[in-house]
Amino acid sequence: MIPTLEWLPEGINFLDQTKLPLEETYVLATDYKQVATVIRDMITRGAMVIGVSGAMGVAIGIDRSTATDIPTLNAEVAEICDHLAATRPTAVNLFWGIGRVRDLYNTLAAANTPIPEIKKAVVALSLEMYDEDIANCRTLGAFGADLLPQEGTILTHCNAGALAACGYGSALGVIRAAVEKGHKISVLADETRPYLQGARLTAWELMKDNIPTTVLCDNMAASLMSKGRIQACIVGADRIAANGDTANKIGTYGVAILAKEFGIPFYVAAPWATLDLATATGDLIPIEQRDAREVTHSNGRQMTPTGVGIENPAFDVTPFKYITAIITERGVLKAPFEESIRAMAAQ
Ligand SMILES: CSC[C@@H](O)[C@@H](O)C(=O)COP(=O)(O)O
Repeated sequence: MIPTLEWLPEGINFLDQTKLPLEETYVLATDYKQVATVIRDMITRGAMVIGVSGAMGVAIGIDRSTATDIPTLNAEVAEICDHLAATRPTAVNLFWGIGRVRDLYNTLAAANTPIPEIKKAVVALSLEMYDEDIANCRTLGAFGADLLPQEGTILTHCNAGALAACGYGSALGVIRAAVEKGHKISVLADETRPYLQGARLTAWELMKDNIPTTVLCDNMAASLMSKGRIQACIVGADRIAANGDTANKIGTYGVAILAKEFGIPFYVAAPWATLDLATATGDLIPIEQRDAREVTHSNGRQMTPTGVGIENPAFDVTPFKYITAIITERGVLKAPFEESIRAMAAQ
């Protein structure tokens, strides 16, 4: 299990994903503002761990507060939640994580619970969410494993693994579960320009687990698919709209179109918390635009002429028609997605 984050008496310790794969170092966040910086600067990243980090961020904010009465603490909690929510807009898990701890706080505060008890309860909930994430990923992993071939090569894009979660992962959780069940699987990891989550992170964590892994540049998938070298694609998600449209790392959409062209199944694996039933379709999902420097520079070296225009949307939205199935811990969703999502939500 890879410890992406850990609640310690002195603060929350985050594995610094900006330093991987060459250095395994940690960054200690001792207050909620530092947690927000860790999320914004992608020291930790990936929808599921962002969700739990948001929850722990609210919890540490409340835990470290010096407020002695509920009205003062109420005002502080509103500020803490707003500050954490302003870090990254696309992964709905962030708002889910913040919202769960805030809701518990509101209930306890409304009941005039003594502040020390409120502090204990919110910290305990954020720690439970950490354990829940691992359990959910293991459950969805087991569902998804049965969809993967007994033998073959699976393409993944970005990092939807242990590093994007609390230690097991969604898309890579499915691959892990399949390997645990005896499937002979090797992985092709798209490098995932510009941030290189595939080349740096997916390759690092799968190699740690001895799962055979090959990195390819993002523009190589069509060629390999045309040669029959890829048997399935599996990715994670940052937000799934009520109709099944799925936001994930930029480049996912292209992989999905290619998979359809070559008749290769394209799976999305995500915990239920990634479903955003309040967002009807993918075109309503906010897409984070990141700093141009991520594109203009590589390893500190300028790659583009000074002054050239730059695009850097961090995510794209894959329309549901390209998705073979969405794998969650509640079960596997298939088309028609709008109906199957609604039915599963009602269970
Ligand atoms: C929980 S894994 C699913 C996604 O979060 C993952 O594929 C992804 O797009 C991560 O983006 P990132 O910008 O690295 O946070």
